[in-house]
Amino acid sequence: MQDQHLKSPIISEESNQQVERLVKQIEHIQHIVKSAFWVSTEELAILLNLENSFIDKLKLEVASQEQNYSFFWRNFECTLVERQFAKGFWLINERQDLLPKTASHASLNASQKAANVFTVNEPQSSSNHQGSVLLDVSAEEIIPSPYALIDDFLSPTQLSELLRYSINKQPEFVPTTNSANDPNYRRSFYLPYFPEFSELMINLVWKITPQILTHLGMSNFAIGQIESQMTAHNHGNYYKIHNDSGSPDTATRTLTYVYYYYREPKAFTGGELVIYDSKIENGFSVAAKSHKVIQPQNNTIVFFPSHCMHEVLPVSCPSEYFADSRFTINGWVRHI
Ligand SMILES: O=C(O)CCC(=O)C(=O)O
Ligand SMILES: [Fe+2]
Repeated sequence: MQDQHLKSPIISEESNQQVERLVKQIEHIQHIVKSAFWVSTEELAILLNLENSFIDKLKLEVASQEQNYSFFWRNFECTLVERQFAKGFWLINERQDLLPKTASHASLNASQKAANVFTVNEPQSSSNHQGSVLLDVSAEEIIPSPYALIDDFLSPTQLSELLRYSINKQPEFVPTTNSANDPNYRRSFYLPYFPEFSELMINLVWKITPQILTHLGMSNFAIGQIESQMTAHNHGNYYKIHNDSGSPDTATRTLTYVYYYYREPKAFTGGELVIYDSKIENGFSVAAKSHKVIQPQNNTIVFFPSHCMHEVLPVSCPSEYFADSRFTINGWVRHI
């Protein structure tokens, strides 16, 4: 009996350190969970100490454009919530199936707040439905899409020369295509090569971009390239809902611009640009019902973040004359 005493289990120094490391790692992860901060694939790999083969699998998921990808790591769920700047961003939550409902709800709200990076003072809201839509979805948080409008963008001489040039180039306009490869997704015509005016527009956009980014509440970035195309929308033309940065070759598009011009008196109706707000659904940023409607005003340019969902409503142009089209020079400011 005397000899009987409880021996403390032998824990090696190494296992002790291993557990300490794990506790530290959990603390770091919980900190990120609480802040609802999005982490990149590389940061996630460091945080969870992932193996190279698994990191490669995650990178493939990011490149695949498939929606709704998530995986579990112990008690945590990691969800791919955004693809920006050709990178994947992940949101870490505690596993909902292991938590009381209130806790998971709280972390979802926090994540929605973190996603609110593009919420800014808008120049004006022309949405007539926004109030009632917001009431409909009171449980969700809407992330407003910012935009910036500038009137009288070109001088009257530049505008009339541009209009004459565009009308003369009618034989070189070709039907547009789109990455969805659905012929019914987009109907319009475009002119890919118009050096006389693309250079002018790109220079103007280049100069004004820093101011626009400030106005939109977007972070400044190093400009890699500015693209431009000339488009014409005539009778029955439209462009259904899309964003401009959703595929690997467009992922670096950050700021979209659209400059509108047409022959006066205006011979078409419709062709409004609708920019949808966003909301987080199952951890993904998707189009909300609320939106702003931008009228394609002559000699006006609009800017908005390229990731925002938008569409061009059908144009009615009874004359069907090419010269009466809704013309644009539009394009994208890409980051490096
Ligand atoms: O013409 C417009 O108003 C927008 C065009 C557009 O969304 C695009 O070309 O990606
Ligand atoms: Fe677009």
